[in-house]
Amino acid sequence: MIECRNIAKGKGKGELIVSSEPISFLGGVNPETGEIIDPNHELKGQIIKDKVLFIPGGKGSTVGSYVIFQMMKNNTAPKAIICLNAEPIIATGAIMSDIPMVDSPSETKDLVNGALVEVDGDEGIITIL
Ligand SMILES: C/C(=C\C(=O)O)CCOP(=O)(O)O
Repeated sequence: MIECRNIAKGKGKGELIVSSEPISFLGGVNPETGEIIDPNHELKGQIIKDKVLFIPGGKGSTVGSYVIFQMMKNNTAPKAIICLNAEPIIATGAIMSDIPMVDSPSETKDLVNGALVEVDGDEGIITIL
């Protein structure tokens, strides 16, 4: 069990997709498919739909919050989001899209690509399944 700060309520479970780089949702993610399209991003070509996304945080335009909302409407959003340090763009997007989100995990060594995890945004807990 990894303790975190809770940012957006709800529980979400899925396979982790991990990036050491922040993501700009506006221009960096295709909300129609959930694919990372930023040509300079380490996850370029990967799909974040139904994954648990673990990133340092967001970057870029505040419109990114609405891209996350559009992904929820399109059913292409991640099941949950974990950030090292939440910032307002992704936090707002997650809260208004009902995507569970936490930040400041107490440890990160087990948060590796492909791990199956559950994020509890109510209690601020990540469980490795
Ligand atoms: C609301 C904005 C643009 C739009 O309506 O498309 C401005 C967003 O400003 P950022 O500096 O990109 O956050």
